[in-house]
Amino acid sequence: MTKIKEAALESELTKIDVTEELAACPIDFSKSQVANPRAGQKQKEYNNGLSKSNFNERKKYEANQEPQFNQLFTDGTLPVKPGKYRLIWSKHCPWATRIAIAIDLLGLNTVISKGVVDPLRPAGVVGDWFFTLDANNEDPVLHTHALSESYLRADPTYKLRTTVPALVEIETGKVVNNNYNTLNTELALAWKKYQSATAPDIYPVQLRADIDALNQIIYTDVNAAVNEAGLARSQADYEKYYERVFNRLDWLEQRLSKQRYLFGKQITDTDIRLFVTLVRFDTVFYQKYYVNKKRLVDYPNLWNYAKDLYTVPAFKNNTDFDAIKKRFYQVDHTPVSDLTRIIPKGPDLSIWEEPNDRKRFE
Ligand SMILES: N[C@@H](CCC(=O)N[C@@H](CS)C(=O)NCC(=O)O)C(=O)O
Repeated sequence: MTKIKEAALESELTKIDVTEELAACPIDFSKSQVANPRAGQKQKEYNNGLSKSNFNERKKYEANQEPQFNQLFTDGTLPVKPGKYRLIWSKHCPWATRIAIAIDLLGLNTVISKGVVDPLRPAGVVGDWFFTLDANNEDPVLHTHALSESYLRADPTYKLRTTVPALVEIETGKVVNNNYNTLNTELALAWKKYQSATAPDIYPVQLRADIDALNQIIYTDVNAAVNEAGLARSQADYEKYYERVFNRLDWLEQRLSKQRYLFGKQITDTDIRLFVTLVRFDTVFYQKYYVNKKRLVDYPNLWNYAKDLYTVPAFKNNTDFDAIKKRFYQVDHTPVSDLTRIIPKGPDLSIWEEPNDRKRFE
């Protein structure tokens, strides 16, 4: 594109009213300090910066944040009690989807409920999530409108972003744990008594050290690396993460040529962690983050493995391609793909229904 055309397109884009994130939202969030605890001048500056594609600022704000709430079941701090907790998650978010999948896979959905925030939020609001998919814009169990209400109940001085996943104690409405990295093992270990008879052991004792090690590798080279590629500000940085992702996918392709799941015949937490990135790969990361050396469907073993997992209701029912597309194409703009807000028609998602060949390892 010529410089003049680029400039014209850029100026056209600044005219687009991007407030359409929640077109019909009846709540006036701008006046609600609870709904938007960080409202104010700084927030406005941040959003103005965003509309001018100020991605350095954005990256600084959205940099991976250490989870602030880490109460555990395994050390006895949190009581393991049916009906006491609610997982708040967003269907677009790979980190949150991990926990939603684990709850269903372990059959804990009868004892831990789930509430979903809208993947879109009003313009002018960052760092919070809202229950605008629910009747009266209110979570039917917590009776809150914004996730920040639960963060502020847990810590009235809380000033960071509110993030999903967040496990909330229903009675007090307080977030007790928002650690996407440890919640699954907490559910696997401390909630055994309430798991279904057919629940897999996703963190078996003899594999724990290996699972921890592979989880770390998958985090660094896959889960986080796709984001790093999409948010890179320099060609060299982008290429570094691009290479890292595909080197690791090549390695995983080999591993999955010999066994059905990452650790053999049984699904573990590591499969959940890999799946949440793979299921977004061709739809989002390949196209939107330019992690596009190969598509997932170009890896015979990884592709069949992902489809195999997708046949399991816990994986399929917690995959919402519409929510994923909405968030990533309408809101989460990246340096590599910030010129258009069009949602692509492809890739063809019906292929997820096609048979897979993994039964040969049974
Ligand atoms: N780094 C997060 C991991 C979870 C996360 O990044 N969640 C995203 C959604 S995918 C989020 O809630 N971001 C808050 C925001 O975008 O304002 C954490 O500290 O727990």
